[in-house]
Amino acid sequence: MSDPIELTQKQKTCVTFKPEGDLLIQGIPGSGKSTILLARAAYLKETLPNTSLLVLTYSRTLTNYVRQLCAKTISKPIDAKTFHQWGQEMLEHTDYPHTRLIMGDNRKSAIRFAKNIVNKRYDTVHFPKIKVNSNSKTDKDLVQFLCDEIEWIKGAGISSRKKYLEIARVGRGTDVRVTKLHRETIYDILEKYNEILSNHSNYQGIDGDDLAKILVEKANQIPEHLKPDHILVDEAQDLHSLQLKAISSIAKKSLTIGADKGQQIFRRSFTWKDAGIKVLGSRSQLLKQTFRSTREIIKLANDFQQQDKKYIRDEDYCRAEEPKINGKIPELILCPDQKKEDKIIIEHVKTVRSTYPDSTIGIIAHSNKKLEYLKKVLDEKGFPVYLVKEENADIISPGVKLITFQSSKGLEFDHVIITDLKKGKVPYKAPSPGEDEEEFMSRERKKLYVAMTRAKKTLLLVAQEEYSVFVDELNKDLYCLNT
Ligand SMILES: Nc1ncnc2c1ncn2[C@@H]1O[C@H](COP(=O)(O)OP(=O)(O)OP(=O)(O)O)[C@@H](O)[C@H]1O
Repeated sequence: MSDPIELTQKQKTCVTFKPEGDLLIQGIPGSGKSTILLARAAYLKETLPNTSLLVLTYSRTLTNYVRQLCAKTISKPIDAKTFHQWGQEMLEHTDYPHTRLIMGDNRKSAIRFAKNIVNKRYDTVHFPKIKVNSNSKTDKDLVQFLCDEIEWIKGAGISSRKKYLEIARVGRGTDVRVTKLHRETIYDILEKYNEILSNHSNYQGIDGDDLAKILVEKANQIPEHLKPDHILVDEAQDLHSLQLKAISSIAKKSLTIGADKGQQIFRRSFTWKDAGIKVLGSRSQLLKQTFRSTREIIKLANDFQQQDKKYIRDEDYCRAEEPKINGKIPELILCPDQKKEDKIIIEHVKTVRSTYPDSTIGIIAHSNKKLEYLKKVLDEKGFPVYLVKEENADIISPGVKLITFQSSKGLEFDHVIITDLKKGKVPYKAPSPGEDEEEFMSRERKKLYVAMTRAKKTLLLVAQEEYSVFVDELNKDLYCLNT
């Protein structure tokens, strides 16, 4: 186990806060939210010996990371799971007939199937007109739109046709015009899709978005001894409001939530109140001091965050205080092509590994495909590298770790290399049909902000022609440019 950290007074207050009801800990990147959650879990285990507790996160990578941090920093084993894994386990103890989760491509094909049935069999069908992205077929775009719309409907807890016909579609874009007649058809498809989930042999199961709703409805059937006394949720901004409600309805005594809306990179829009989280007065704590990154890294990240006008208008917006620890100014390298980018990455990894052999190097890229490519390039040079997405990948030991922007959230590395600052990669090509443009760009900026704030000591940004529009948004006075 590593030496314990000397927590600040404010952090200690969060750790020892009375374990009854809700506690919301919001804080900028590196302010110690995960550290506090684990210290609180250890504190509760120690002071309340017969208590049961559980740490929940949204992603498998983060759950894996939390488990490794537990083993490194605290003496008591703590149970950590993803929301979906835990929700499925809970559901098995209710009378709900299916627990197989239908997600990703399976879900998309079930929705396409529902759309085709409605289109063939219903007398009146009105599909909204979708602006077609280049290189993509209209049907593919329509299905993507329907998938997003159904996720939005379920995430917002809309459970009747009447409510859907009347509600303002907040957070959905205006590029797809959705009239009342379109909404009737979309709701027909939603009903057909739900029917398919309940009785079609290929798709029988539970939609990931319904899991939370059903957990809330069936919470009283879950045996008391299986309900944790205390639940602690890390990176809670990644969850839907209904998922938080479900967690809240199952935790017997307390719910502790760590979150930062500045790192909200999935499509979520809710207030804590919407999610049923009651946090007035001292039940809501805000941490503005970062312990992870150097002053130079935070200055660049803070300045870049200012470009996200949508987020800085948000009531939860919080600007990081500049840390006292100084370090190297971040570096930006412009590359004409992939070959040059490979060379830069290889040289940088070589230098860092020989100067700081015991450090972690995180290489962040847009897609898993790109990570596989980088792994091959670095493997050929004889550098041992690890893909963080792999089950049980060692995230915290020294070495070179490859990770996507999305999965890097919650993690940290001594040295970070950000790649894919290229048009069509970061930001991604275009919003999905029906997605709000400003919200899309806000999320894409947050992705880069999250990646930058993973770095503890040094940050290297690698841009490739045609450069990402974000390159121009980085303040030239706050990085050093190389070609
Ligand atoms: N009081 C402290 N003194 C020194 N180091 C600290 C303190 N609190 C946290 N740290 C360190 O700061 C780093 C960031 O902490 P942590 O990962 O808990 O932050 P976080 O708020 O969860 O970050 P993020 O939201 O970016 O994932 C860790 O290396 C942690 O050990």
